[in-house]
Order: sequence, then C-alpha cells, then structure tokens
Amino acid sequence: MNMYKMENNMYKMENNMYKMEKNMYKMESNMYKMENNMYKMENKMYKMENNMVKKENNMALLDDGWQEVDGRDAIKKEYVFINFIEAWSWMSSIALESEKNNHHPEWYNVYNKVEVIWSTHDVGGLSLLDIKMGYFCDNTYKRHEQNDY
Ligand SMILES: C[C@H](O)[C@H](O)[C@H]1CNC2=NC(N)=NC(=O)C2=N1
Repeated sequence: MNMYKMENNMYKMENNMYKMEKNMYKMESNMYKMENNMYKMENKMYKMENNMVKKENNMALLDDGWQEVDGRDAIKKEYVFINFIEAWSWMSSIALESEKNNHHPEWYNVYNKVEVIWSTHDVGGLSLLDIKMGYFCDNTYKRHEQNDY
C-alpha cells in the first residue's frame, strides 16, 4: 500500500512540476510584454520631450520677429540690409550653412531685403532644423550692416 501512495505522490509532484514550468513560461512572456510596453512608453516620452523643446524654441524665435506663415506649418522673417551686397553676402553665409545641414531656405530677395521661410518639406512642417537655421540667420545677421527703417 505504501508503494501505491509513493507512486501516486510521484505523479502529483511531476504534475506540479509541469504546472510550475507552465507558469514560468507565462511569467516570462508577461515580462517580455511589459518590457515592450516600457519601450513604447519611453519612445512616446522622447517624442513628447522633443515636441516640447521644439515648441519652446519656436516661441523664442517668434519673440525675435519670426512669424508663423498663414496656412502653413512654417516660420518667416524679413531682414533689411544696408544694400544689395550686404544682403547677398548674408545669403551666401546662410547658403553654406544650409548645405552643411542639408536644409535649405525658401527665400525672396529684392535689393536690400530678404524674406526667409523655414519649413521641413520632408515632414510637411516645422522641425528642430528649421529652428536651428532660424537662430543661425539671426546670429549671422548681427554681423552684417543693417538698415532698420
Ligand atoms: C533629398 C534632400 O536631402 C531633401 O530634399 C532635403 C534637402 N533640403 C531640405 N530643406 C528643407 N527646408 N526641408 C527639407 O525637407 C529638405 N530636405
């Protein structure tokens, strides 16, 4: 009779082992899912942070005379120089930096005035590159003779 009991106990133990193993697999699978969700959340956080930085920088530029373009996700500003040569020389500096960043302006020049628009065509709106180039335009402008009437 002890033999039967022992055998029976053995079966029970074996059965419990299987159950534990199954649970382990489930736990492992849940861990992977949680990890995956964590990555997704982290990714969302990065995107939100990036958008916040973009908005903050954008606001700062708007304070510096940049305007939003009607009906477009783009910013524009008009610069006035002392003459055509100053305007063209400033445009050359911007052109070189644009090539470096592979990010190019939309602009319109008449004599000593240049209107610049920044927008990222690849994403159909503003990106951090536009803001970076906006700052570059302003900083370069400071080194040119101006005519602010
Ligand atoms: C193919 C080339 O890299 C892309 O078209 C670049 C070039 N310059 C650019 N300039 C701007 N302003 N926006 C862009 O999306 C852009 N894309």
